[in-house]
Order: sequence, then structure tokens, then C-alpha cells
Amino acid sequence: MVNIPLLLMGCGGWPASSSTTSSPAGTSIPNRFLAFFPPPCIQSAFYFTSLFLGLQMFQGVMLRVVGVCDSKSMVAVPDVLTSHLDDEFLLKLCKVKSSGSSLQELGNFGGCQVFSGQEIARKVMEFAATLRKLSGLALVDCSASTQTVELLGQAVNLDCCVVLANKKPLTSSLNDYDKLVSQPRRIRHESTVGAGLPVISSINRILSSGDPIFRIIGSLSGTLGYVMSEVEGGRPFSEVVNTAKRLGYTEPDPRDDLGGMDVARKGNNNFDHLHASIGNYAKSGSILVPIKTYNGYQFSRCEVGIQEVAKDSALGRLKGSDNVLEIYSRCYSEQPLVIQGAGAGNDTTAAGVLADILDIQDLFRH
Ligand SMILES: NC(=O)C1=CN([C@@H]2O[C@H](COP(=O)(O)OP(=O)(O)OC[C@H]3O[C@@H](n4cnc5c(N)ncnc54)[C@H](OP(=O)(O)O)[C@@H]3O)[C@@H](O)[C@H]2O)C=CC1
Ligand SMILES: N[C@@H](CC=O)C(=O)O
Repeated sequence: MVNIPLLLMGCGGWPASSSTTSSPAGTSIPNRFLAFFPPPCIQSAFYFTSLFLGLQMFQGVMLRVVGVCDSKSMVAVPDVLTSHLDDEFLLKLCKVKSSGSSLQELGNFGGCQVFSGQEIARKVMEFAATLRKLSGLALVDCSASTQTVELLGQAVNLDCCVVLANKKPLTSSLNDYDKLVSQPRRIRHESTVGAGLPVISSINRILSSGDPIFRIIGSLSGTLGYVMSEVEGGRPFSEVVNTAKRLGYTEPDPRDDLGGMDVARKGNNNFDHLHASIGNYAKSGSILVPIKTYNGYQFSRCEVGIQEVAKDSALGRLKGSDNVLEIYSRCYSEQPLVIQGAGAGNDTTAAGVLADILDIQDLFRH
């Protein structure tokens, strides 16, 4: 049986005003499948931590959560070889996080160990070193922090796998990027672009078939899409931004979305060596519709900015938090390959993270 030990860095996604009826704390969620057929009160209960509820066995794969971190602490199993954080523990953890508290509150629950400060990195590396020759370990970064980068790099050196929803590790410095992608089979970051949409995997598939991509145009901000649609409908901007945050569309700091930096990071995640574009973009001021253009096989240029589009085009018809991407290649030259759907939100992002984890299962077969 495939056994994937998981260490979850970041356990957020809770709505700012979560109530007991809309969080796992107030519901009994037997497993993640409910998230696909949700009664309204459970709909918003599907976030990064609750993703693993009831998932100890999923599609024949044993998903064994051995630790969860927030910004201050890590809770971890006492014995990384034999134990995992079970549903009772994860539900309790969801309850603590949805109430806005720190994981430190879990100190005496279920025999877990709580670490803080530099002890966290030490413990993660201990886990990685212990597991590397046995089952392996996957670090799942669902934070929005740059502080995880160093640890991820060290873990990659110990042959760990890395799954990212966090865009920052791949967009902070070229050294970090090169280190993290040095073993391409061991890293997955689909959710960093378009949340659960199959963007990076589709592009990789086209390129690896020898079909050169000439141009990609898209609208890749769920937040900006939603904000524009709602403002067009007459709602005040400030109210709409607050709703976008509550719905889980925005970055922890919504200015990253509104200023366009989030889209620039997505461009950078997709294709390396585009830091100059990010720098220029960051200075360019307010952005309404994010458009990305890649010219040529080497993606020599990436632009993020406002562009007028025809109302009857795929981009012009876009509504709400949907993203759309048009890919032009030799095979898709007249009519582009179009990828469209929800591009932000906790559930689709969590689904993308889970799909990435399952995609690396071959590396855990021994
Ligand atoms: N929401 C979406 O639609 C999408 C989100 N993403 C990405 O997912 C990531 C998470 O977003 P979201 O869940 O909304 O953000 P939240 O702010 O809700 O959650 C972030 C989590 O990361 C934790 N954290 C912060 N710093 C660290 C650290 N140094 N080490 C470990 N954990 C840390 C926070 O801890 P604490 O609770 O203590 O604050 C919190 O639990 C972001 O990088 C975002 O870009 C990607 C695609 C789509
Ligand atoms: N904040 C992002 C979420 C996904 O990355 C967005 O609005 O698209």
C-alpha cells in the first residue's frame, strides 16, 4: 500500500467571521466527499486542514498527516514512524484555527507535541531525515510566507517532496527557484496558478509533446474578476473586497491581489526567469484586468496589465471569480486551447493540493 507522510505548513483559509454553522467546528464532517455534495452549511468547511479529514485512505493511498504548522507553532506526532494525526485531532485543530487561535492551544490534546521557534525547523528536518530512506515525506506549503523557503530547500536536499499552494517560494529568488525545481518529479505547484484548474499540467503536457507554445493570454485573478463583476453590478468597492476576502478568494493581504502582484507571481511560477517583469509590474500601479502574454517557445516576455477585450470573447464573457487562459501553440493556432473555471476559493484550491499529492504517489511506492 502507498503511504504518504504529510507535513502541512499553513492551515488557514478560515473565513474572517466564521460561525459555528459554517466551520468544521460546528459540523460533524465524516469525510471530504461531503465537500463535493455539500449542504450549504458545510460548503465553506473544506479548507486546507479539513481536507485531510476522513482521508486516511483515499484512492488506495494512505495519507498520514504527521504534523501541521501555523505561523507560530507546529503540532506533530510523537512517533513519525508509526503515528498520524487522526480525524478527532484534525477536527479539534480545525476548531482551534477557525476560532482564530494558535495551534499552541492543542498542547495537551491527543498526546501530540507542540514546537515553536527554531524547534520547528529542527523537528521537520528530523522527520525528513528519519523518513527519507523508509517512506519519504511530503511538505505541503499552504502558507503565504517567504519564511518556509529555507526549510523547503533543506528538505529537498533530503529528497523530500514539496507541494505548494504558496507562490512565494518559487518567486522570491532564482537560487531558491533553482533549488526547489532541481528534482522536478518531487515538486508539484499546480494550485499556485488558477487554484484547482489544470494550468501548469496542461502547459507541461503540451510542451513535452514537442508542440511549441507561442502565446498565452489569460485572466488569472479570481479576486479581481469577482471585484470587477460585482462593482459593475453596482456594489461598493470596499464592500466587495471584504466579501472577496470572506469567500476565500483574496491573498491574506488583499493588496497583493488588487495591486496585481499575485498575478505577476502566477506568471513567474509558470515560467522561470521573469523577475524583471515582476519588478516592472509592481511599479506600474493599479490594474483592472490582468492579462499575461508569452511570446515564443522560450516565453521571452511576460506582461501583466490592463487590456481592453471584446465582450463576446472568452475573456470578455468572464464572470465572478472564474479564471480563463487561452493557449496558442502549433497545434492550437487558430482556435486556442481554453481553460476556464473557478480560479480562487478554498475548496478548489484544496482540491488542487490534494490532486498534486496524489500525483506524486509513485515516489512513495516501496
Ligand atoms: N485562497 C485561494 O483561492 C488560493 C490560495 N492560494 C495560496 O494558498 C496560500 C494560503 O492562502 P490562505 O489559506 O487563504 O491564507 P491564510 O492567511 O488563511 O492562511 C495562511 C496559513 O499559513 C500559516 N502561516 C503563516 N506563516 C507561516 C509559516 N512561516 N510557517 C507555517 N505556516 C505559516 C498561517 O498561520 P496563522 O493561522 O498562525 O496565521 C495560516 O494558518 C497562499 O499562499 C495563497 O496564495 C493559492 C491558490 C488559490
Ligand atoms: N488570491 C488569488 C487566489 C489564487 O491564487 C486570486 O484572487 O486569484
